[in-house]
Amino acid sequence: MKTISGLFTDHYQLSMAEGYFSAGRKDDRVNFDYFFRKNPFGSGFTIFAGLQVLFNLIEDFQYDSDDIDFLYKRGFHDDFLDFLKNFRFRGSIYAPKEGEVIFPTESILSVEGNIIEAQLLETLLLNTLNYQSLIATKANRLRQSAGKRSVMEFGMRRAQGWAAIHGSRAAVIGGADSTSNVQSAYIYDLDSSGTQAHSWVQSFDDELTAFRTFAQLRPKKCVLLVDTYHTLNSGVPNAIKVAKEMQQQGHQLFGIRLDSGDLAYLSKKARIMLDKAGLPEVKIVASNQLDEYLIKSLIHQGAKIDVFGVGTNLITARDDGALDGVYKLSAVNDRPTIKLSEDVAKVTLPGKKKVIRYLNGNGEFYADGILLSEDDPDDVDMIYHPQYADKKSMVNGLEKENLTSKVFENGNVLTAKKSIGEISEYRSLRVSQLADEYKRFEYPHIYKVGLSSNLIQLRMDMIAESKRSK
Ligand SMILES: Nc1ncnc2c1ncn2[C@@H]1O[C@H](COP(=O)(O)OP(=O)(O)OP(=O)(O)O)[C@@H](O)[C@H]1O
Ligand SMILES: O=P(O)(O)OC[C@H]1O[C@H](OP(=O)(O)OP(=O)(O)O)[C@H](O)[C@@H]1O
Ligand SMILES: O=C(O)c1cccnc1
Repeated sequence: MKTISGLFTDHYQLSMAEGYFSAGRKDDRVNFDYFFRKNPFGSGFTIFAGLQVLFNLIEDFQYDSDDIDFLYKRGFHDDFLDFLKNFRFRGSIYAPKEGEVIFPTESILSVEGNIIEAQLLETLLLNTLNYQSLIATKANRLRQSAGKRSVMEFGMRRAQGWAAIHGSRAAVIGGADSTSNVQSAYIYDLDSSGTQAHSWVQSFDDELTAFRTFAQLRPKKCVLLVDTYHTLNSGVPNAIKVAKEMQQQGHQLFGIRLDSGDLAYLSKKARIMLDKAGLPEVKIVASNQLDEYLIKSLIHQGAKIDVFGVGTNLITARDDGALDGVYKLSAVNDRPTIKLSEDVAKVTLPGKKKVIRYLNGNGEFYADGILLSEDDPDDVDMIYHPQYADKKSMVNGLEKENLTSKVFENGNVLTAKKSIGEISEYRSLRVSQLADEYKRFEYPHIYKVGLSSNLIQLRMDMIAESKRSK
């Protein structure tokens, strides 16, 4: 199913593409880097997500006759439109695996190609990777707070429209166990699950009949919503009655759901009632505007909650509306390029680069190094702070990994397609390789990301050169 076309871009990308075309520059070779400057939510790291979706969307990133007519009416010229008729992105992409732990500043992903294809891809690439990495990072924070307890993603109704389709996928990559979003579950083969709404309970004359009817319909994984009327006086007692009836028919009530009131107090009381009734296996699900801090607090309060349902705060990435990922030109026809800024942190890193991850002997991540692509990692003994070159770290003798590899070439994906379960497992492994200090919510330790001396030198030379030529 085609979901987008080559129109999934900002108008200025097409204007520039036409400009490159009419200037006879369509065969110029360029390199763009994708990176972000700040971890969202005050996190100490970010989870990379969205890559496989990007591959699928690239396949659809073409112009059919309707698209061409539309662009003609917007003032684009015939010769350029003729070129677009046969347009396909055939560049190369270097990237980490989806689910990777990534950090600000590093050139996480690079696009190499002709100037038109690489420019036109920018918006789609940023739109896909920024949002999914943002949501995967948020989900991972929930995962960390919830520990071994489950997290169900409930956000579709509160998402910024269709963002939910990719948001639920990213939530599962980041650590949610399932989603209520059936459309995403269908597209990405996610585990979809759910309980019931208050409307179900209200629609019956009495709560007990509502519960009984639902249990007959869904004897497996049945969760009863117990807070429509009086949680402890009717909801939980009625759920216990139905659980006993289910037992007689050879079934087990999976759980009850609390959706209002004091979730710590109510879950403790409900746990005692269920246990007293001989139903220790019945789980307690809680929802209601939860986030990573509330989950932590509830656990700290001794709440007897087994499953957290999280909607709004996850799918909308509250309190950080966007990952600030950018896409910057770093080479044209093998000539390194730079973007200067008054703000030194915003001066870009010139040239083609690669990212090396250094590990301590025990497999823990130690630091990441951004090297020029021609740097031999074995010759790099020291990496330098991107802004304060006197801050440096010795990396010689450390175990190292290439964080990125070529994943796309000439219209083809080079890596085997991974299931979301596999991506999520990889995320879990990589997060486990990061020391706890980087995972704190409050003032997490800042992970070292450094530059090779050759890269520092190139950047200094280019800054000096630009001052001379002013
Ligand atoms: N023990 C607790 N500690 C901290 N926060 C809690 C606790 N129990 C519930 N909360 C949170 O407090 C907020 C209470 O929400 P709200 O004021 O809307 O009341 P409510 O219980 O949902 O009432 P209703 O849905 O009936 O209007 C929710 O975000 C909920 O998750
Ligand atoms: O609170 P969130 O984290 O966003 O989680 C999703 C919320 O959506 C549902 O409420 P809603 O009032 O929409 O319907 P329902 O309770 O009647 O199902 C559900 O009961 C949760 O409270
Ligand atoms: O299944 C649920 O309980 C559910 C689904 C979506 C939103 N809130 C709750």
